Amino acid sequence: MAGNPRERLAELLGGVRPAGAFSARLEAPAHGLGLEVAGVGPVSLPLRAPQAKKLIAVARPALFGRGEETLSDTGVRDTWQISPDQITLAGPSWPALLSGALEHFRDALGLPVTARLQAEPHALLVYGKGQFFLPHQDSEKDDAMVGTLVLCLPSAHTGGELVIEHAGQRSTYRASKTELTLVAFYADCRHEVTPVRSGYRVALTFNLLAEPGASARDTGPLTELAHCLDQHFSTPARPRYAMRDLDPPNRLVYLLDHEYTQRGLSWERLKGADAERAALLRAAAGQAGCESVLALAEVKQTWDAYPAGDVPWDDCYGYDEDDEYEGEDDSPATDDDYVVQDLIDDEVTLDWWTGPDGTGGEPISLYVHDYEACASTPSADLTPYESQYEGYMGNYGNTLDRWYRRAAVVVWPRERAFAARGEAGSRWALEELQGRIEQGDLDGARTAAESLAPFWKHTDTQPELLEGALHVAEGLGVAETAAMLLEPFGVNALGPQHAHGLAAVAERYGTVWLGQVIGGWFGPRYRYEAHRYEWTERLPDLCTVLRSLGPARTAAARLLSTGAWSAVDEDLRQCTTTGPAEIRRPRLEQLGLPLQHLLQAADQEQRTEILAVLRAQADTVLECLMPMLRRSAQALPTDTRRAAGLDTIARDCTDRLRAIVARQPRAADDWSIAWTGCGCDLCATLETFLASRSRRVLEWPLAKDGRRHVHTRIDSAGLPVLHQTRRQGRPYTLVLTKTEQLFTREQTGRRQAEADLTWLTSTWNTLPAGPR
Ligand SMILES: O=C(O)CCC(=O)C(=O)O
Ligand SMILES: [Fe+2]
Repeated sequence: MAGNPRERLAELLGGVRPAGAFSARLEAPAHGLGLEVAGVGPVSLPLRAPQAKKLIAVARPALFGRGEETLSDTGVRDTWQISPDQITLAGPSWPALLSGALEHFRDALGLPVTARLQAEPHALLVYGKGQFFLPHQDSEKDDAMVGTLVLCLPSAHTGGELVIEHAGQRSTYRASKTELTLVAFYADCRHEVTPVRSGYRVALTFNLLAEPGASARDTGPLTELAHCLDQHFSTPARPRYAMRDLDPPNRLVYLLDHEYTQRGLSWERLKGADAERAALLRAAAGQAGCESVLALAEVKQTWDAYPAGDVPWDDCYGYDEDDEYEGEDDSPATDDDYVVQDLIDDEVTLDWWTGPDGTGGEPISLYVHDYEACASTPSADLTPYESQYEGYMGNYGNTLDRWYRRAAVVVWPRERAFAARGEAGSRWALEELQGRIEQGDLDGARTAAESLAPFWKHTDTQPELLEGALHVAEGLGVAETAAMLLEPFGVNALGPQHAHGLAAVAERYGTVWLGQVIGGWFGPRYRYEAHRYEWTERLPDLCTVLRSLGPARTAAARLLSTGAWSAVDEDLRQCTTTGPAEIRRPRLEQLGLPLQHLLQAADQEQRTEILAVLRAQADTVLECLMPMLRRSAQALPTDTRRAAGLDTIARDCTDRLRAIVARQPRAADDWSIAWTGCGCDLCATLETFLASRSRRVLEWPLAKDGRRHVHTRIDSAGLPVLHQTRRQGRPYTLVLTKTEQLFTREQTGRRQAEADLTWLTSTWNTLPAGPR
């Protein structure tokens, strides 16, 4: 038997039988029940109007529970109620009828055969013409309560249908006029009684209990499962490789066996064994005071493996003759071609889950810890949708990675629902906070928001949530919590639609606070972002709207454009000084677009500053500026170009190009190369050789480390120097030879400069250089 509650739960669910329904119906003969009501006497069935009236005479208007309160509101519920102490259920065949019915419902609802259900009388309800009960969910008055049983007495009426809903599915039950009609349903189902149009509807209601206090063998898995959940959520978590325990987990993720699409994922469309396992876990969750949703999981397992036919560690003994036959079979490798040994790593992530009511869904991003996950079927018994073998180049030696898609039931204690959802970067969490703020429950919203603090900054937030997050941050009114809420977002998420949100938080918490938030968005994470400049396309519009909103917002625009500029500036400095042209050119060309967006977004003062920095850069900056000018000449109207300072850049480039064209061409016998090294002795020798007008070749006896240093220096500067090692003598000799490229590069550069100049003067109509 499994050791921890999580594994025990998976084991229990693994043994379950085929699926049950969420509600079920049964008819029984009217003479099966002998009913007596205090003040009325024996009730004869089928029931007739005079007796219904007598029942009403001893009844009182029914109440209903809302939270802690019990209310009377005929807008919600309009029916007469007789309490259980006024009722006697008797008759010779009643006990057998009831126990037979309970067995029937146990099976029909998919409860285990070992479960023993009990029906505890709750009320006798009489619905006259026009009376009804709006959709609601019964409060679970008892820990053992799993559902409700309704017994309708035979009585002629129209309307008064019992409609039961579960995960988007509904069943409608009409009572028989002549027989007893019994309907049972799970406690988490919403249900209603539609208005009675004629006659009387009389129903006895019972709480359905899975017998409390009985051992697991007697009650079947439901109580045992609920017990496992209780334990799971109250026992400190123990990660697989950790030394120390953590707080009890906030969730349990039970992996199902099948794959589903986002749209196909719903409680009532689960396949095969998934259906009953999920229903059972859901019922147990309800019993344990937990909520459950369905999710889509991606599982990645890494196995220690070696190719079939290989003896592991074969390579220690060198190659044997068989190796010659390798590669002759060129059919693609399949999973069967490997011998799988130990499981090294098992990662589960969730990327979608259904709404709290079981319908709809939302994208999420949640890493599931090993101490939160379990399954009745190990992933290894399923078919991976992809596998990949990696030889000993991989992280762990020879490994086989396998990927699986599985659905999952995710369970969390009701009182921790907010954090459990929030950790997945759920829109729902933000909406919940917004809802509390709007209802005036500011304290509740603050407490809930603060409960996100331990993990929120690590959540993988969807950019679409930023607007809502800004809204909530503003509403909370606590600077620190508001900053925490905005932290996981980044500038990449920003667009003009955020101007008002940014303006509102700037107004509420001040510019210094906003500076810190935006500073964080430009932090180390931003530096390694793959498409870090895409968002700058939206920056000009965002800044325009911000500035139109007032001075505090102008500061916000400033913060954004300053952050963007410092990133672009850093990249420009690095790229313009990169030696090898084939690396430098494409990078500089790519920086042109963000630079243009930035110039469009900047205010006058900042633009002047940027132009000055560009002017001070090496001539290689032309490789960024010329493509930018060429593109913007096509893409932007004249006014926009002028306003963004592109005319000035065009003029600056003209100056630069003229200077290049005017330079004396290199003399045919001038082999000098200007270069400075790192200051070490080797670099000093190299520098002297490079600077010499006449020397083309240097033969340099040099040990390995020294050679390596010189190779690297020459390559990283992209110098027109051939560097080869002559492997003779000790140490070997490094032979450096200046190449013709020294001349051809200059010629190409000059021709390019001439062409650029011609284009600029014809297209941009640039004025001759003069005072600016
Ligand atoms: O009248 C019925 O059939 C159901 C009544 C009910 O839903 C309740 O008492 O909670
Ligand atoms: Fe109810």
